[in-house]
Amino acid sequence: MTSGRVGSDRSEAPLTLDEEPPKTLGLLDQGAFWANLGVSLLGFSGALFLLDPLGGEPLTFPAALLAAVIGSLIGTAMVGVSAIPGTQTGRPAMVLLRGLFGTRLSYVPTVLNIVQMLGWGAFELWVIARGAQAIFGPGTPYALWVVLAGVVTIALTIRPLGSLRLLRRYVTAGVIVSMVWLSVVLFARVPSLGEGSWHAFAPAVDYVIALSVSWVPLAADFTRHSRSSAAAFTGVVGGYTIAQVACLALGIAALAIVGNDPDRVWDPFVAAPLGGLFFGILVLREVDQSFANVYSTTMSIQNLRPRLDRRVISVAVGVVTILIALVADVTAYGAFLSVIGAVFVPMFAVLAVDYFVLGGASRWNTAEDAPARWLMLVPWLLGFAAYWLVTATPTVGWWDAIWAAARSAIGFTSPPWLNAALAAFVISAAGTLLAGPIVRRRRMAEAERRDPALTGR
Ligand SMILES: O=c1cc[nH]c(=O)[nH]1
Repeated sequence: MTSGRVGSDRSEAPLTLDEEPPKTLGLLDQGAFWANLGVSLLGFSGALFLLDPLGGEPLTFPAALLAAVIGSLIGTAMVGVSAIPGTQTGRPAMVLLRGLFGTRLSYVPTVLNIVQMLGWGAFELWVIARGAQAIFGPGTPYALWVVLAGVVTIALTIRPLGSLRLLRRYVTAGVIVSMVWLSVVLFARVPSLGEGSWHAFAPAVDYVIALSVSWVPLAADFTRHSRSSAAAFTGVVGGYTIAQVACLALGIAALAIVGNDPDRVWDPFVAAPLGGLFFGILVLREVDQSFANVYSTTMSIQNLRPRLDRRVISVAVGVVTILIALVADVTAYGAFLSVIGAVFVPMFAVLAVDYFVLGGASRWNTAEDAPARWLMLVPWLLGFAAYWLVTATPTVGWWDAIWAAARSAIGFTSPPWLNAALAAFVISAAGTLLAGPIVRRRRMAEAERRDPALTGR
């Protein structure tokens, strides 16, 4: 692996890409971080899509729970696999793409990732502000909560590894106690969880996969500091799965209490005994998500500007994120965020196959002069197309019309159980495997060009 970096003995994340990242995060650090990401205020209302993904055909509670477990395991396995190269190379997610595509080509997904992470960050500040207003009432202005949450987010990004340790030591225990308390109180109030069927089981699994894979593009930014690949993978899959299943189950209980009205899903939390306190802990905890998004935007920008101090970038990104949350309609951004997986899921499938199967682990060049690898665009684009052929999520008219025409041109009807992200992942992975012989031939030719003595062997 070529990277051309200098060593560093810092215990915090390095300020520039030139320094080696410290490998200080163990299983508990990763597990606690990913568990915190798995509990989300958005997940409580999102539980409705798990419970009734087709609208009008709700699952039984055991069916929904099993769908949550299976979907989380599949989705987080993808996140975990995409995270391991980060641990092994010490490179952030977008810098890894230099190894896959070459440095110049990696700038395209990097810019897209910056746009989506800014969107996610603003979305999270919006959710935190709304959650705070649910507790303290509308008297305290939305803007004040956004700015407060944004300032805390920026502070966390200045010492990211310290923030992860803080999460593990203090926040995780508070989140566990809050979740247990709120579960006990809410499940005791639930009118009935017995009705429903298993009919919409597959689409429910799909929804949970989609929830999990949105973390694929940032996983390596954090697992690059892992002590081992096993700690990274197990922390991602174990921590996130347990927390997401608990979060979705609690969301189902809260929804049952308010007649499945997602706009009132937080009411039972706040109304519970000590609800303000425990729901407040969950709202405060949500800054781990805005932190992850702002920090990942920073790491992506460093792929473009490797020697720019990450603290300066984080402050600038944090301020922009606050401004977006203040002036933009972040809920409209939500539609874009729900489909950006079309870009990143197939890309990380190509990355995983090239890295683990085709020998990328030993030969990837992630330095600033890494040459372009145009061939790798082909399986990525195939997966991208597969995503749009399969997805039923409406976007903008002209774009949806293109894919409707493509579907009818090839006579394809997407079965309702098929998940777009999963289809994109599988097609891109298979396409990369098929490209394997060409990759190997090119590698041999390159080796022979460098050392003609190999030709005679
Ligand atoms: O805040 C979030 C939520 C899901 N996925 C992200 O990347 N960020």
